[in-house]
Amino acid sequence: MTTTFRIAPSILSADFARLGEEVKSVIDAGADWIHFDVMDNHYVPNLTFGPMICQALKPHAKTTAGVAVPIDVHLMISPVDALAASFAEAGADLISFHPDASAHVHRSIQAIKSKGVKAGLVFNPAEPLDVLEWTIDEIDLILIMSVNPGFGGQSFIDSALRKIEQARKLIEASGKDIRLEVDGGIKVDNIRRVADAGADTFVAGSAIFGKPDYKGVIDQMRLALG
Ligand SMILES: O=C(CO)[C@H](O)[C@H](O)COP(=O)(O)O
Repeated sequence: MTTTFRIAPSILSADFARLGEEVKSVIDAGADWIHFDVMDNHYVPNLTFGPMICQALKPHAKTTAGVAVPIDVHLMISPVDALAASFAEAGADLISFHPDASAHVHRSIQAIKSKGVKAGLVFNPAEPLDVLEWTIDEIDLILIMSVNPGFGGQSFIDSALRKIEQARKLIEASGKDIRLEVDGGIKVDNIRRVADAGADTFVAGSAIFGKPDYKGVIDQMRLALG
């Protein structure tokens, strides 16, 4: 496997009063993707932001050279389909959702892809990967949660490592180009273990936005990844 690692800072831990500047700063610091956590106070016990904020941030999601940086939307909402369509129209490049939040998982994937947006499925810490048996040929990304969704700043749940290994085997068996993303409690001192288990894309919120020097943290993460 040749791996191009991606680091996706979660703006859940950014300063919400200065979101545009925060997106710009973290891109200048070397972010590959911007991770956008959408919570509805129904699927998860917290409330964040919707498609209008995504649309407002879209012009900020580019490098100083003008290269667009993908907006990676993680929907922690139920139902899925109406807001997924709105996020696609608001400029999302990838949209992932939780299978247990959608009445018709295959239909939700198709609806996202029909908008020209990449689609992903998200798995909570206590959920098996079974649904991938029926969907892996349709998706572009698998997101393994290494915390229970809803809040930043939680500790990495070690059992996620075994699930990452399982997901990597399924991806290899599929022969498809599918990103394997991990979200929750990712830090400089554990990112290598997560990569060794098979992940190639790393969401980090508090580890980056909790420090004054975003570039310092992202550089250390890349160094750890080798
Ligand atoms: O999806 C999330 C929570 O539901 C966050 O993206 C995730 O927890 C990242 O935050 P941190 O790196 O601080 O753990």
